[in-house]
Amino acid sequence: MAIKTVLLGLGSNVCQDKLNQGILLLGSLGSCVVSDVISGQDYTACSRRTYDNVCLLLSLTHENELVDLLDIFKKIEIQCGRDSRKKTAQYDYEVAMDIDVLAWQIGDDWHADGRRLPLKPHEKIAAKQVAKQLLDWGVIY
Ligand SMILES: Nc1ncnc2c1ncn2[C@@H]1O[C@H](COP(=O)(O)OP(=O)(O)OP(=O)(O)O)[C@@H](O)[C@H]1O
Ligand SMILES: Nc1nc2c(c(=O)[nH]1)N=C(CO)CN2
Repeated sequence: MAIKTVLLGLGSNVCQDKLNQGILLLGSLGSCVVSDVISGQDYTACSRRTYDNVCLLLSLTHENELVDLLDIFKKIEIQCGRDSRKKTAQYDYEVAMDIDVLAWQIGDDWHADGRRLPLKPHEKIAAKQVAKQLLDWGVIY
């Protein structure tokens, strides 16, 4: 089923430039609303890195299937410098760009990925800024 709007969680533990690059590339797919940047330590405590996170509500110019969107987002992660070989202790778990699809809209209905719920505290703060309605409706929590 074709998706017209997505709520995304973006994160980088390299630098804010990577985050901005990701936002620009995603913005070229449609029109978007971006939350404030929330910076914090790695909540898994695996790395000593600081993460910069945002939520982005993206209305797509062209509707797409979820599998195709996941593929597009994976390519953008790589364009931003993500290298899966660097998500190891040797590189202190470097992730240049991580794009998570938190919720998506098909027709008038919103859907969320149960595996990503409840939202992490930083995701909730950012999602509230761009998608308060989805939290109020209980689509995401
Ligand atoms: N809702 C979703 N959001 C993002 N990726 C998803 C989603 N559902 C399935 N996937 C797939 O899951 C994989 C996530 O890979 P990735 O390397 O980003 O995982 P991770 O960084 O280890 O996990 P996470 O981002 O949850 O911390 C990708 O292949 C992507 O296509
Ligand atoms: N603060 C913060 N910590 C994390 C994050 C993240 O996005 N923000 N993502 C992780 C793996 O995806 C692991 N830890």
